[in-house]
Amino acid sequence: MFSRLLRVQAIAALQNNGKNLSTSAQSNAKVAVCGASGGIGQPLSLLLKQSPMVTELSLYDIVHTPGVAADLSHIDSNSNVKGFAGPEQLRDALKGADIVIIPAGVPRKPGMTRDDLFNTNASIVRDLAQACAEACPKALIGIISNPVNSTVPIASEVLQKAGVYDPNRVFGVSTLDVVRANAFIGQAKNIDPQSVNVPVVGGHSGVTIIPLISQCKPSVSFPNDQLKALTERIQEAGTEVVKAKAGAGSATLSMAYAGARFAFSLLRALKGEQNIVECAYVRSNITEAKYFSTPLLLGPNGIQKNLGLGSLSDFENQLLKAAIPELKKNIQKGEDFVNKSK
Ligand SMILES: NC(=O)C1=CN([C@@H]2O[C@H](COP(=O)(O)OP(=O)(O)OC[C@H]3O[C@@H](n4cnc5c(N)ncnc54)[C@H](O)[C@@H]3O)[C@@H](O)[C@H]2O)C=CC1
Ligand SMILES: O=C([O-])CC(=O)C(=O)O
Repeated sequence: MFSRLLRVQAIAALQNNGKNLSTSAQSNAKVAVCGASGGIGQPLSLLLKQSPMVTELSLYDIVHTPGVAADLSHIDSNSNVKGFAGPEQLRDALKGADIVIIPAGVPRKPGMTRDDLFNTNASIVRDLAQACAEACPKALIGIISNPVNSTVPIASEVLQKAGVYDPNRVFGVSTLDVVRANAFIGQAKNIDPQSVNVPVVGGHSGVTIIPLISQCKPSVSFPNDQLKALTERIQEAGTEVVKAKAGAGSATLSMAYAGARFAFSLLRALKGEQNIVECAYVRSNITEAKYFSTPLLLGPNGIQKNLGLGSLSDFENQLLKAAIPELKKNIQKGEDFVNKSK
């Protein structure tokens, strides 16, 4: 009884991002997960299955989705779960989806960069984006597959070529960077991480990850050496997990949590809830990089307003300067992949 209460409270906290949950739930919302059998896909699907905001949960992967769907379908929450396996079932999986979350593709092993995943994951994301263009062109699409700095431009180019691209509807999911920054600052200052909110801007790899600690709420300050160490820890947090997992993959559980938080924010915005803000990596004219993560005000059609960078400290301006060339290179690589291959 007690553990059920704790579970319900934990789910409510996740759905709320620590804020009040609106009771005016949208009556129908279909969410599709592509890569649903994987290390991220399974716990992410579990969190989505528990949400009353999801009425239809469509699980797509090239393997194992019948089993994952059968398992999740025994949970007594009010959503239908269906599994779809293999490319011939992909369009059925996506048809009518309001939101598509994509954690498909290979993860890193120690010694690899996210860019080393490009050769395998680029074509996976390209093909999934093509299917979205055909089956659910109006869906809000959240891309988790790495390298996010390049996979978002890939998906965007594919949608553009298909004539259905809406830059307000395509997101690189960088929520894990925010979640980590909140966790590390909460730990460092001995405050509840749920009450911390740090915008993390830029991209999603190494130096392109720019935590704006000067804008942290509540306001926090650190001596310069600690600020540098904390920033670098946030930038290299994915590698910290890759090393600790020692060949067994990269972050899955924290990513599932972050992916669910992002999907719930999209769902809440879809049903008209106001003031929903998340950082995500999107088409942008805030900096010289064509895609860039900043805090976004979300609405029923995706990005309602890009809230921009705000004012940066000198230290953060230096981080920004270091990030832009790397981001531009990653973006160009993604665009070339779509435009130079037939
Ligand atoms: N954006 C972020 O913050 C993060 C991104 N990631 C990335 O997420 C991706 C997935 O990571 P994991 O779940 O740990 O990997 P995983 O290997 O455990 O799962 C990937 C799943 O994708 C499936 N898959 C492969 N090709 C597919 C296709 N064409 N269509 C549909 N599904 C397909 C596989 O069958 C597998 O079930 C990786 O690229 C990883 O780097 C991981 C952590 C954080
Ligand atoms: O580090 C990785 O390869 C996975 C990832 O993107 C993260 O954990 O931030």
